[in-house]
Amino acid sequence: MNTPFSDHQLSIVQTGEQVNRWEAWVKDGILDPKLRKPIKSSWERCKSMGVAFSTDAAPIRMKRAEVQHISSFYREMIEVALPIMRYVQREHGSDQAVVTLSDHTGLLLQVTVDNDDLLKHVKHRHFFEGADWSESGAGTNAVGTAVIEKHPVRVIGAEHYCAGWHEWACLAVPIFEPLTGTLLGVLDITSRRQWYETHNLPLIQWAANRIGQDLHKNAISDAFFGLVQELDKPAFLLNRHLYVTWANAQAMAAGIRSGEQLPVVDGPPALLTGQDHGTYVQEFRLGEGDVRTLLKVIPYRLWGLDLGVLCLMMPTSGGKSTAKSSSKSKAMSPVDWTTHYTMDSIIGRTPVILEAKRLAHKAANLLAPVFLAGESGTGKELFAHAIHASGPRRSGPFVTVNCGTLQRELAASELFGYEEGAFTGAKKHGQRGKFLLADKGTIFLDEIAELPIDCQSLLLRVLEERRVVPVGGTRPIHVDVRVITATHKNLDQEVQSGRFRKDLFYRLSALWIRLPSLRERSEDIPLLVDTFLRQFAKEMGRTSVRLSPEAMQRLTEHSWPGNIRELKNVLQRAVFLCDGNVIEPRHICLAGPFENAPSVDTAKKRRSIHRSLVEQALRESGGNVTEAAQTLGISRATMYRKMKLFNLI
Ligand SMILES: Nc1ncnc2c1ncn2[C@@H]1O[C@H](COP(=O)(O)OP(=O)(O)OP(=O)(O)O)[C@@H](O)[C@H]1O
Repeated sequence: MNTPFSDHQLSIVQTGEQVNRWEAWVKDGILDPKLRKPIKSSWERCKSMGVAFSTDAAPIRMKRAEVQHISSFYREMIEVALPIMRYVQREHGSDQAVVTLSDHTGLLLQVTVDNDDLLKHVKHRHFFEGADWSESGAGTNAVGTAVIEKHPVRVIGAEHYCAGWHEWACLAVPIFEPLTGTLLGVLDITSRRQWYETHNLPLIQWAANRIGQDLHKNAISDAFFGLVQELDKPAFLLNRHLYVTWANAQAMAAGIRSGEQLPVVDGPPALLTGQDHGTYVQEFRLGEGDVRTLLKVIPYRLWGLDLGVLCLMMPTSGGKSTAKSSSKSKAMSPVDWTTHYTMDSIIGRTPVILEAKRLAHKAANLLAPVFLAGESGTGKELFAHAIHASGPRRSGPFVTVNCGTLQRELAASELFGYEEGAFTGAKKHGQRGKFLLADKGTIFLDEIAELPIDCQSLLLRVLEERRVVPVGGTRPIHVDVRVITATHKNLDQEVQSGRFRKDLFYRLSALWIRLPSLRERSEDIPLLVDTFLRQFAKEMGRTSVRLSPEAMQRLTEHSWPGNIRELKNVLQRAVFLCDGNVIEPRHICLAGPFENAPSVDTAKKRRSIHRSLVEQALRESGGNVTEAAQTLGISRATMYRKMKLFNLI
């Protein structure tokens, strides 16, 4: 098999030989020909960068808190990666490994570790968020070297350039954006040198791919999908090599094929030369003949990286349009203007949720804007529906807008509408914006922190004057709308950093309600479980399903970063997996539906490697537990736990 390590003799872990090679390099500058190629090249690079051999702690590039707040890319990446990292940790089956995520430069963004002993040791080496594990910061190491090599890298013991990491072994796999192959970050597993055999390349490779794909999926759906649905046009995404990587139903009906290269008729299309927003005439071959069409091009630019272009096919005036007319988009359907939930839909008996409910009841009868703050999945949208449904406007429309999916250029026209001819591609008679659609009812502006800054001043004016002026128009139109906003972000901080207008913040947050996380109200878990289980059992045609006490314990011990949404998903899957009436811990998948996960066989194999390592250490120490624990670099208590686990005592 052609693995990235095919040139690597695993017996290289013979430390003596490794150390000799390292010393020859350090003292005499001699590169042993037996050194693996990536290590050799990396040592040469480190030398030219002047990295010190004696380094024993990586430089700190950023404070821990800064890392999580620095950019939305990091936040999104961490949110996507964290459950996958936890899954890797569990599948790895030992508490002797640290799993890390770093960005495309080797800056550590997230570290997961289950063992306090180990945590203490890695912290000592600055193996924590904000530390710089690039080659220039920490010499040859799997993270930094994978950033350069752009393929999986394993570094064991004295293959590390700096003496400080000679006790350690690490395996890192790059995370790529799947459309363009752009390097987004690196996933790594690190443990003491003795445990290197437990590092499972297929598992880490699967996890890194999964992170890349999930990031891509989120980006597509968040940045484009909502917009494209609402525009009701054929739309497709092209990578830099003209391959169609995604197409909506209208585009497919017009002959665009996902996965195929766009058959351009006349030379390189303007859309690849012009990376800016714009509308270009483009000719390409679709079905029976050549088609000339207007393409509106929006760069696919995420996290500061240029990844490709989104193309919207516009009807040409007078000429043949390739766009097939389709029914009104789902978002415009009146069905979506009604509320789906009431106050009774809000489940919970703990004081924190009862207080939030009490405030929501009070706010329902007032006209002032309501601001809902809370982590993702805590029920902000549910509360918004319930506030509308309990107030005097309940028979009026309820219109939801996710500000995170608004395209900056189109945000104002989406919210406030536009007049005929306001911009190229505008509908003949203009369009009413969401505010006018919500007249006499409620508008729910979700993810308000994402509202483009230039739209914030327009919104402030609408709130103050209760009138909207559509884009391209001059005549103000009176609107009578109740505004509810929500965000999972710290809006205070957004104001301080200048991303959100202070005056708008004050205007929106007169009646603010904080929704508690599920962690703060874990006593509600049994009640929520009971309700959701009944719901899912009914949906899946089952009589009754309940949780075993052990399964319930797993749920109450979990920290629920995804809050109630996560709990619902976990229970839905548990009902699906469980064939009988009792859900056991094995039916509870807290890491999510990672169906491509490595098989049980792999887990068994790793367990047997662990067992043999423990046995070997005990044999070599003549049964001396303290000595065996030292050899493995673990504490005596951990050693006893492992001996018990493997029936060795
Ligand atoms: N108190 C609750 N009782 C019953 N169901 C709830 C409760 N809170 C949330 N849910 C359910 O959890 C899921 C997530 O809720 P919702 O979409 O309202 O969260 P959110 O805070 O708006 O999330 P996000 O910030 O990610 O948009 C929904 O299915 C909702 O019905």
